[in-house]
Amino acid sequence: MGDELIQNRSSITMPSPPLSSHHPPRIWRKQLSKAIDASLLLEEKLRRSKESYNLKIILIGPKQCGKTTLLKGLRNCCAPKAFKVEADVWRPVIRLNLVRTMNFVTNLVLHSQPRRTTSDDRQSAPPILPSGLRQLAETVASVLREVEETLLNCIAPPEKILQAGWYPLNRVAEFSSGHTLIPFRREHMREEERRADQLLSACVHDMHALWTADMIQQILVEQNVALQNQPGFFLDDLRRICDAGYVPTTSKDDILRTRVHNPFIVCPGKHEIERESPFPWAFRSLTVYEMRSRCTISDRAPWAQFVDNVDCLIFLIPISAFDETHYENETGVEINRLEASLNHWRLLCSKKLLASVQFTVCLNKIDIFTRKIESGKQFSKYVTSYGRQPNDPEAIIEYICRKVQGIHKKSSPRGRNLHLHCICATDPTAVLSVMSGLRADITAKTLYQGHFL
Ligand SMILES: Nc1nc2c(ncn2[C@@H]2O[C@H](COP(=O)(O)OP(=O)(O)OP(=O)(O)O)[C@@H](O)[C@H]2O)c(=O)[nH]1
Repeated sequence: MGDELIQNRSSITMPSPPLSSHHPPRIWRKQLSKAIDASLLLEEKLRRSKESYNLKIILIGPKQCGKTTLLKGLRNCCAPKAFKVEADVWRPVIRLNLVRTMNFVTNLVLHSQPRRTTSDDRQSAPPILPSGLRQLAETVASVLREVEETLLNCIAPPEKILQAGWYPLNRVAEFSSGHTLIPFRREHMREEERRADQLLSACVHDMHALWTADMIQQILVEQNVALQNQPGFFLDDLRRICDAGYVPTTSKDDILRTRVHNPFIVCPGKHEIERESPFPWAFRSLTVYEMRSRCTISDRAPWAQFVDNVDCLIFLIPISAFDETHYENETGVEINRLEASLNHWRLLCSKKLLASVQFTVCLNKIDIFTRKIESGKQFSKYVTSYGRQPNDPEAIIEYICRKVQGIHKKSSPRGRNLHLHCICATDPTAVLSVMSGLRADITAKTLYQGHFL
């Protein structure tokens, strides 16, 4: 389309001026005016057709809702070769996630205070850790502390590493490698990775024995810790990941499941993705602006200018967080995370600045949500407006979808389409459904603007 327009442009010829410039004939002035109009129109079409090939997306949602994961999925989908090349760089990150979870386990079992069984509470109280298991936990802990330090050095320069707390007792501590998504890497760090390889190979059997011990699982249940639902959980794959020859592949979901906290030094984070292969999406490249919920879209924000040109906004709601609360920055009030997401959704819908932007909502972490409900968690205990409706994943999802659609209809300044997806962002195919919605949007928009891509 762009090349065609350029050719058309060269076919527009300006009429030659009449011989006497004092009295230009009316006919020549008309021709000149027509030629200038045609040229301006083509220039404008050319400019817009170039723009329409660069799809601009805002990716927004609260902490840990899956923004980075979806972004990785988009990169894997649009630029698979580049994504594959960097797979190697994710190895220390994946291993660090695994080691941190294991360190959390050893810390928990060594420092929790199991009660002695009595005749009254024999069923519920965990027994005291046998000395063999304690010794195993201590050995694993001492080796893994060194592995952790080594792997952290592979990922980012020490001054960049931000530790978000040191082993809290109810969740695995997060780490951050600064703003960059791709972990920093220096050649001599390969040495450090080799050292980590050796240490992991030496203690993989002990780690496996500890993780699969019935008593360890019992303690986790007693402490109400569901590690499988926490970010960066790899303990079920520990033999595969600790293997010396382990290379993360894009066919497995390891890279999507990694967790590196993004501290958002710059908000929004801007990511450019060049499409590699000709697949049927009507755009050449993607620009993704990644934002936290607390980066509010205000009409006076310094970056409001690019919102003007944005095609789509993807809002992520971590549906699995229905039983979690957080403190709101502005009010300091403790609020349910699902409710907070819906409040933020209402705010986004009502923004005049975003009135012509197409909206997509992804109810993410559907796998964790389903596990929680199927394990007996009562949704209505946390979202009281759900009342006495069935505690069934499908019924609840339908209820949330209705809420999202209702808010959109009521709060939007004018009518617009809404795409709603229930996804598990760590599933490599999840991104395809989101992309097909984006494709419909962009096609509609370009047709509307007369680009006829
Ligand atoms: N099980 C499961 N885990 C998910 C899903 N989506 C994301 N995660 C995991 O949740 C963790 C957090 O996801 P991120 O993509 O880092 O979330 P984020 O919104 O970028 O988080 P911030 O950096 O806090 O803004 C990662 O370990 C992901 O692998 C999902 O659908 N299911």
